[in-house]
Formats: sequence, C-alpha cells, structure tokens
Amino acid sequence: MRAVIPYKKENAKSRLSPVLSQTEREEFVELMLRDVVSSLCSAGIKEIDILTTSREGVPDDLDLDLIVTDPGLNASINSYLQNVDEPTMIIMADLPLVRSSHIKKIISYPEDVVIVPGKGGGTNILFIRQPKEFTVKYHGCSFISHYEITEDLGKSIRIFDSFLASIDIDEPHDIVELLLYGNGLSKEYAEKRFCAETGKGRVKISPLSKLSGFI
Ligand SMILES: Nc1nc2c(ncn2[C@@H]2O[C@H](COP(=O)(O)OP(=O)(O)OP(=O)(O)O)[C@@H](O)[C@H]2O)c(=O)[nH]1
Ligand SMILES: C[C@H](OP(=O)(O)O)C(=O)O
Repeated sequence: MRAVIPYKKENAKSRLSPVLSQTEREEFVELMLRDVVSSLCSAGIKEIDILTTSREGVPDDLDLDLIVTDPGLNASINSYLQNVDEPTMIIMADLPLVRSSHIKKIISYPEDVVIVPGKGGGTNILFIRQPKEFTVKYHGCSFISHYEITEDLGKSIRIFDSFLASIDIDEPHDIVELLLYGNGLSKEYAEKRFCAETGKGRVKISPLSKLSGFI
C-alpha cells in the first residue's frame, strides 16, 4: 500500500492569514507536513508520494517521492489515482493531530473505502483499496461527495470516527486543538506564537504578547 499527500506550499493556509503572515503560513504548513509524514512512517507506511504544485518547499531530507502537478487539487489527485494499482491512502498535509495508531487502524479495516471526515464537511483521509476506479471530489461538503461516490460504485464503506483525526488546521480556532493535543513540530511552532486562553466558553488562541488567563 501507499500514501499520497497533496501539498501546496505557496501562499498555503490562506484562511489562517488573520493570525499568521504568508511566510509563517508557509513555514507552518511544512512543519505540519513533517508531522503527517512522521505518523505515516511510524505506522510502517514505506511508500509516500507528495503530490505537489512545486518542487521547492518540499523538505529534501525526507524519504518521499515527489510528483509535481499543476495547481488543482481534484484534477491532480484523480490523474494520480489512474496510475496506482495498490491500496492508497490520500491524507492531507494539514493533519498534525493524526497519530500512527489512527493510520494503523484505518488500514486494518476490511471495507473497500475508509473515510475520515474533517471538520465542517471535509474529508481528511480517504483509504481506497482499488483507487483506479475512484474519482475524488474535494471542496464543498466533500465528506458527502465521497460517501456518495463510494456508494455509487457499489463499494463497502467505513467511517472512521475520531476527534483528533477530524481536525484539519484550516482556521485560527483550529490552532487551539493543536496547542491542546499536538505533540510534534507544528505544535512547537504554534506554541512560540500563541497560547490557549481560557475564559467563558471555549478555549481561544491568543497571541503570546497578550497573555491573560491562559493555560
Ligand atoms: N497538489 C495540490 N495540493 C493542494 C492544492 N491545494 C491544496 N492542496 C493541499 O490539499 C490539502 C487541503 O487543502 P486546504 O486545506 O484547502 O489548504 P490550503 O489550500 O493551503 O488552504 P486555504 O488557502 O486556507 O484554502 C492540503 O494538504 C494542501 O496542501 C493543489 O492545488 N494541488
Ligand atoms: C480539501 C477540503 O479541505 P477543507 O476545505 O475542509 O480544508 C476537503 O476536505 O474537501
């Protein structure tokens, strides 16, 4: 089996621009990628492809196969899937809370397709046993799209229900979960810039320079 990580570094994570500059977001996404690769490696996944819009910005100290494609998430993944003959895990680069134990569990299921929902209707991980037959449709409510695509193919489905694996770091409030539950390089990066501030209601992030009642 293999894993593929779609990756776009240039102006990455634009939804985090209220709290991180472009340079910071590009540094941050690389550290999240490293965390994801580390979890895959710890789970024993040996074949890891990075499907990237540019060779620059992909760490060259990691043992990864690089596939450079034009921008366009769905088109690049769908053309990649046409060329693979083995079970394949599509795992996003912005999942620093995914642990190797999640990966091991996901690949142990007997179903044809395992879907790991992301917050807000997204798809964080798709594990597909026969990828050539599958077409992805990310963006919008892609969890429902991938569920329906799998059903239309007559394939069996497992939904992997996990709090940590559901958290993709898209918006500033997602960084709270990274501060609370992270254990890798991207958590260290976030800790240099933010703290988790407690008060009424949910914990919030606060820039480190404005500390008040934080944990
Ligand atoms: N190969 C490839 N990967 C992409 C592309 N766009 C996004 N990705 C990756 O797909 C995953 C999900 O993307 P998003 O969460 O939308 O990330 P993003 O585009 O950096 O974030 P926003 O600018 O906030 O939408 C991440 O792993 C991205 O690095 C693309 O055009 N090509
Ligand atoms: C790619 C997209 O990611 P999100 O917009 O949820 O980060 C999705 O999961 O369909």
